[in-house]
Amino acid sequence: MAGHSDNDMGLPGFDKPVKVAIVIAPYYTAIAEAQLAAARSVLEQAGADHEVIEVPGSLEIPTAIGIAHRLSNFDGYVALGCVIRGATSHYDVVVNESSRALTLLGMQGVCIGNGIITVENRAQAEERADASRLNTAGGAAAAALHLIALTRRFGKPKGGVGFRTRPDVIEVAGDSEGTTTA
Ligand SMILES: Nc1c(NC[C@H](O)[C@H](O)[C@H](O)CO)[nH]c(=O)[nH]c1=O
Ligand SMILES: CC(=O)[C@@H](O)COP(=O)(O)O
Repeated sequence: MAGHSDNDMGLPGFDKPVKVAIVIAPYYTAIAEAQLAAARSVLEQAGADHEVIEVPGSLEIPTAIGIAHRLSNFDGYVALGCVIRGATSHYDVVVNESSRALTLLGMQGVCIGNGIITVENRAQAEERADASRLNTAGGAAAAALHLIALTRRFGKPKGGVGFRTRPDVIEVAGDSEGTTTA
């Protein structure tokens, strides 16, 4: 289980390979190392291949995911970062805008587990980054895997009524044959 949740959903199984990008902002080195280890452990338990993409700060994580989603072929993403409140309102900008941007990507169907820690102090960050304590990065990895599994569950060819296209057939309007085979 991760965070304060008492509900352990376990991990989904996959019958086809899964490719995940861990997009991490190692703003605080030791925190990032703990988050990365925790996320990797979960992805390895699920048999998911993964790559690590580093960005300077948490504000860059959504942009990096957007770029990777547009230009690469990852099934999902684990966003890892740590934002510790300072003396100004910049904390609110980083926290609110990074989470908002990740949510907007998610609403477009990008499978993202958000493991960006947003805390008041270093001790809170360490507790959440530690896989043996609140394990928020492990939870984010599990969340991404569950969204990938959901996508595959709903993306399976449907039986039942209704027209559906076939990948080997190109429908050409007005063609007397109606179809050509690709
Ligand atoms: N203060 C923290 C930041 N700030 C940097 C921003 O995320 C961003 O990289 C910068 O504004 C340039 O665009 N980032 C964190 O991840 N954690 C912080 O505590
Ligand atoms: C979360 C932040 O952006 C923070 O580290 C910046 O610190 P400060 O508000 O003291 O400039």
